Amino acid sequence: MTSQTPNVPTADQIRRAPKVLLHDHLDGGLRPGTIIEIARQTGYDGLPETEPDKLGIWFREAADSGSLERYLETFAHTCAVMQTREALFRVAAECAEDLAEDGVVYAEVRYAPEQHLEGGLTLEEVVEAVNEGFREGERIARANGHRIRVGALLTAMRHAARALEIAELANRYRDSGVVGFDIAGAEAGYPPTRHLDAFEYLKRENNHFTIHAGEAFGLPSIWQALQWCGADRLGHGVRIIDDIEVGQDGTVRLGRLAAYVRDKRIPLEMCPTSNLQTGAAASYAEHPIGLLRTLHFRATVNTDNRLMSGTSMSREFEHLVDTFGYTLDDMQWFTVNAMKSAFIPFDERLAMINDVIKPGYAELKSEWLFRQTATTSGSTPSEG
Ligand SMILES: O=c1[nH]cnc2c1ncn2[C@H]1C[C@H](O)[C@@H](CO)O1
Ligand SMILES: [Zn+2]
Repeated sequence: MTSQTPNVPTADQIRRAPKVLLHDHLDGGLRPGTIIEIARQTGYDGLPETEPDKLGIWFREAADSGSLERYLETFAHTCAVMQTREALFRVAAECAEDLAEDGVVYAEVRYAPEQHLEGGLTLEEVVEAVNEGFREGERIARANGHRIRVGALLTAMRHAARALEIAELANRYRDSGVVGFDIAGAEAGYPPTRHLDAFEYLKRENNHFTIHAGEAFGLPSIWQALQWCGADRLGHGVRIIDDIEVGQDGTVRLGRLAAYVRDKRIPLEMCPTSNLQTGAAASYAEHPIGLLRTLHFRATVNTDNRLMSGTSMSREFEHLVDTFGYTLDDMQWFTVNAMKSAFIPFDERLAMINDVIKPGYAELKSEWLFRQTATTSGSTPSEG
């Protein structure tokens, strides 16, 4: 008898499993080597390290501060090298390639166009350079045997005052590579209701948006994002746990807001490693995703910032498999949840689930049946 539980994925299976990513920042996922090369080409001399391995470590350590505000300071360096058409194109293409290499089949990648204007580009030029980069990355991935589709989410920074303008931009490009809108940046002191005009505009246009909420600030932020602003999804949303009581005997009581989030199937874009770095969760074992999965919230697994967190979709799942003993069925559940919650049309989501995700997991789940047992050459079969 083999002893391994067939359904517990190996690291290699996790990487090969089809994955769906809804929350990934373009300016949080650059290759360290690319940052160094573009800095050299463009004359940016503010980098803290000039050797790729050391720079990667610097980002991870600097982001490991326990505070969202300090975590966000590290983006000054990535944004500094994303100010030309060529740089944006390259970073976007490499993003799509890296995700595809990691087994991601569908991704929504976000960035704030207003942070890429220092080299004289217009908002439209920024969006077009990134879109073209994603298309190039998809093409390269295909040539390397990987299929991926990438959509852009345009982010407005919550401390700034350009949300309506960015929402209009997202609406203008909705049939050209942009699938929705987001707001990000420091949460405490910048409630989403500051940008109500942008959200109301998008609702009038029947467009989609997500809001970073319930990461560094608690339930009021989630409540505002849903009930005042009308968010389709929550970026992080981990603090919804504050509205869930688990009794000593294991009985669970959901408060009104948590019940609403679960009943309405509001997608939670959870990013475990990022949450450990910003102090939103103490450890993987204590991360709310464990309980939320058990309670059947619409939880999804995401990277947030692959560079700052030294992570990938596969690594996030590896941590969850190690911590909670998740199986391929759990991975499929998170992946289908994510695909159901994407901002592309319903028929395309359904086709991705039925024609790509489910067959991919079925294939992986059957592998144990065909595992080769070691044969010793020269041995004779025992008679019996
Ligand atoms: O986890 C996050 N919370 C809030 N803001 C974030 C997070 N990760 C990245 N950002 C910010 C920094 C980036 O410059 C901006 C756009 O991608 O979004
Ligand atoms: Zn984020």
